[in-house]
Amino acid sequence: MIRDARVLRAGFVPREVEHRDAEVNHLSSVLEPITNGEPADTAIVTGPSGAGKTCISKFVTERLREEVLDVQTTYVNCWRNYTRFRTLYQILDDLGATIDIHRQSTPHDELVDRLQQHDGPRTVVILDEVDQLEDPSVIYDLHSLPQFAIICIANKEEELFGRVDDRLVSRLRSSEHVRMDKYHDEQLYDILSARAKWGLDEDVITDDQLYRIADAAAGDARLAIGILRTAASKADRENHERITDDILLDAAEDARAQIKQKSLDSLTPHQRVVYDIVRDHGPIGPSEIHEQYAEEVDDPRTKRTVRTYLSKMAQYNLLEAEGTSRDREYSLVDSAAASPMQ
Ligand SMILES: Nc1ncnc2c1ncn2[C@@H]1O[C@H](COP(=O)(O)OP(=O)(O)OP(=O)(O)O)[C@@H](O)[C@H]1O
Repeated sequence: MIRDARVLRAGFVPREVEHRDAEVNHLSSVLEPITNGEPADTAIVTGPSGAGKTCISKFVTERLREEVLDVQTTYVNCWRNYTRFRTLYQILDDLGATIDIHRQSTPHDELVDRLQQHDGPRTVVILDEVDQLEDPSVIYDLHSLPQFAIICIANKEEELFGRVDDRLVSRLRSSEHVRMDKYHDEQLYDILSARAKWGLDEDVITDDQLYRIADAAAGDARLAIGILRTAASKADRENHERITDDILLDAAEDARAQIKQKSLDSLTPHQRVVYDIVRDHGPIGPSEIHEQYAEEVDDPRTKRTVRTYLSKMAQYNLLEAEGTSRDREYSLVDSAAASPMQ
């Protein structure tokens, strides 16, 4: 049943991407100067979860590496590496320059110095989930080093700009901006169909079933591929020759639950405190959330930062917001209300 499980995994970058030619070309043109050994502008890539931001960024940098010998690329998930130290360390580690750096005692400036002294090939740094950095000055650190080109990935531009200081905002505003929207059902169908072709044996799933997955995923390619993967692995486990409609019905719910658990596991300790407050007391407004949060943690972040936590959790379908910005309240997402598989 499963021909190649890799193509059904969430982080897989396909040889061909579907329906994002304009975005691929735009991002490639921003990085183009690198092919001549010149510095490239910073690129900002935004869009909702599952719009293909990470996939397109990795696809473009991979292609660049195929075309040019003297280019290196590195990828940092800033949600996982949310401090300035961890992000800088991760980049240096990828460049093989972390020998003798002590995690406890090495100052930031020394890490930046190391990056500055890096005399390897020009390097494209993908900063994914960049709006999750506790201290966004790391963008500034990199921005000032011409041998590094940066791709900043975030859900929303405002969230990124709202947290960085004025000098960086003005630089980022003049950066190239690649915007991505949710996929339409037809586009999701094409993405799914390509994955099914490479990942599954023939006739394991029908076109009609693929359309139903696309419909249930509501524009989110991560969820769509997650449903396909969950359904295929269950059918395989249970020794079916094809994916049955019954399996498909359960797969949507299971895939949503898996993605939700992954997002919950990604929360930083402070974000988790905020999530638990909403879980226990929602619907609840941001001011009240901040009050309770400030009582529960030792070094509370600002109200603005907590608002970005709430917005991020809403983007990832962990929380939902109701009301206008003045009377907004947050509560947990009611999973049962998500668009069901028909
Ligand atoms: N245009 C596309 N063609 C083929 N596969 C795609 C395309 N867009 C997205 N995908 C696939 O969909 C999945 C989700 O995409 P991706 O991780 O890039 O989304 P994202 O916008 O970065 O989401 P998030 O903000 O949640 O990280 C990945 O498996 C990716 O390979």
